[in-house]
Amino acid sequence: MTRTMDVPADLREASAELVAATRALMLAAATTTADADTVRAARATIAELAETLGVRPRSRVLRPPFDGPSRSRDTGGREPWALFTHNPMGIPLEIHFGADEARARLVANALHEGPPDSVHGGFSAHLLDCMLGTLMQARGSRSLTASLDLRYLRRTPLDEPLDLYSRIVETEGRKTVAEGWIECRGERTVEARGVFVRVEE
Ligand SMILES: CCCCCCCCCCCC(=O)SCCNC(=O)CCNC(=O)[C@H](O)C(C)(C)COP(=O)(O)OP(=O)(O)OC[C@H]1O[C@@H](n2cnc3c(N)ncnc32)[C@H](O)[C@@H]1OP(=O)(O)O
Repeated sequence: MTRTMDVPADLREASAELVAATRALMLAAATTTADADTVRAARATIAELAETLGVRPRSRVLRPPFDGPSRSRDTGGREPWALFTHNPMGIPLEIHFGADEARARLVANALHEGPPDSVHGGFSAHLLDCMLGTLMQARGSRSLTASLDLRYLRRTPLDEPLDLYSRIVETEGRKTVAEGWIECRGERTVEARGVFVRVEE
């Protein structure tokens, strides 16, 4: 495992910018209306870049410090915690923490589509697991998701602001129950309830 703090700040910053540009590329590649020659030329350029960047790869992506979310929580919500800065597969979220709750805002795009014009249910689950799990982390708890129950109440639209929330319900021994939901225009579209179990390491 390579932690973000193990690499120089300049490389860390360059890596985050590259990952953001890669996400933009993913969307452009998936939605382009360019002609076939342009698309093939882009493919060749991308293959070349993958070869350049792929020399001596790390086995894992850069891992942010465990206490990042709790340091963000200590600012009382002023400084959000940015998720998946170094991993283009994750949906990037900027999470604002209160003591026992968290919120984030996101506009899902064409890459996240499941039903037409709507967010894929698996991506909603990903988002809510992140909202609940990172809240656990922000409270300093090394916990894993033991269960995550979801209720898909209505479709979650693409290209519109979505508000994501999570909060702690109760803790008993090693077990914490947390809940979260996604709202669009003030209406809940998905609800989640998760059980998190604290682990040693
Ligand atoms: C490295 C960290 C860094 C953490 C860094 C943070 C990383 C971000 C993580 C984001 C969230 C994820 O994606 S996590 C990834 C997805 N989740 C996983 O991979 C977890 C895989 N499952 C496991 O490793 C295990 O099953 C655990 C840790 C969840 C539980 O195993 P265990 O440690 O043996 O504990 P166990 O005795 O079974 O259970 C402890 C207590 O919890 C209760 N319990 C267990 N499961 C449930 C459940 N679904 N619903 C209700 N209660 C449950 C038990 O009854 C018991 O209660 P009692 O008898 O004490 O009353």
